[in-house]
Amino acid sequence: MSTLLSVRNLSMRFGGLTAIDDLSLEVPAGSITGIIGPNGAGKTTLFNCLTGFYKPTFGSLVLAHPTRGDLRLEALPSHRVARDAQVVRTFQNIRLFPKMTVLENLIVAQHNVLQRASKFSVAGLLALPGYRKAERDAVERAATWLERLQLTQYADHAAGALPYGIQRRIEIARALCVDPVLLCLDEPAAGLNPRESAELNALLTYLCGELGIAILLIEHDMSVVMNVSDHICVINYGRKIAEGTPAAVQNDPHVIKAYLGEDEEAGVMEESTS
Ligand SMILES: Nc1ncnc2c1ncn2[C@@H]1O[C@H](COP(=O)(O)OP(=O)(O)OP(=O)(O)O)[C@@H](O)[C@H]1O
Repeated sequence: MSTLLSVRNLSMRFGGLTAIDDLSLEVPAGSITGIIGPNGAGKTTLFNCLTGFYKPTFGSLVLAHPTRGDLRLEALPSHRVARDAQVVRTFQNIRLFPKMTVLENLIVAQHNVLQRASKFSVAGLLALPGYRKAERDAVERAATWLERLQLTQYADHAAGALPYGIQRRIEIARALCVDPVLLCLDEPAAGLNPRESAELNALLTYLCGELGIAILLIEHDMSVVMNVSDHICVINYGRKIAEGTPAAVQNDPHVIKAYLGEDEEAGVMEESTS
């Protein structure tokens, strides 16, 4: 499988603290790559570097974009990471606009396209034909993703009033409206009950398996990450300590030590995956 993203010798320092320490990893196209590690390991910092929220202290992030060639993500401002590189993310804490409807949340996500259609002029205010077409397309795209993610019934509901599991799904639908080449999900299972986690597994498998969208997944819920990931990279103190298939990493002594400390028996992580 070809490489979609190459993280090369990435470091991110905050004053005296090294959150990411010479990290290199590859994300294959058309697959789900899990990123796991104990609290404070540097997982979200990796996403922040990838999506332009942080400028790395050192290193590069190269995306092999299917039509635009190699893009250096660390050199792009965050709005261009989403718009040009089509690398989009969700956040650990849900960041929907709670008072807007679900449909409106998905339309707002397409503001880049709508802004371009307005030609940054009064074309939008005057509702000129080009802008009206872009608006119709945005609504259609939103409706398509709502249907695919079985959210159509919630389209006119205020997003903030919906159950947590539905809100997480809406966040993913919103990210999908940008047609991601790489979808970065930061703890999408946080706060979900076991049934909702199982539904999330099915959704991620569908997005990657059926639609071919590459996914980078930060997740503490082992029942999700071990079941859906093709490949897992484990980091601790900003360094990669193991990588491989789910079966390989959950039996890796470095991983068990990082999660459980020196004296614990191997195999405990397996229990949480059943
Ligand atoms: N903007 C920042 N300024 C200072 N320190 C930061 C900043 N962002 C992250 N850190 C520090 O970098 C380290 C890694 O944090 P990060 O949030 O990436 O960990 P994580 O693996 O995502 O943890 P968790 O699983 O708890 O979400 C932590 O020590 C954190 O306090």
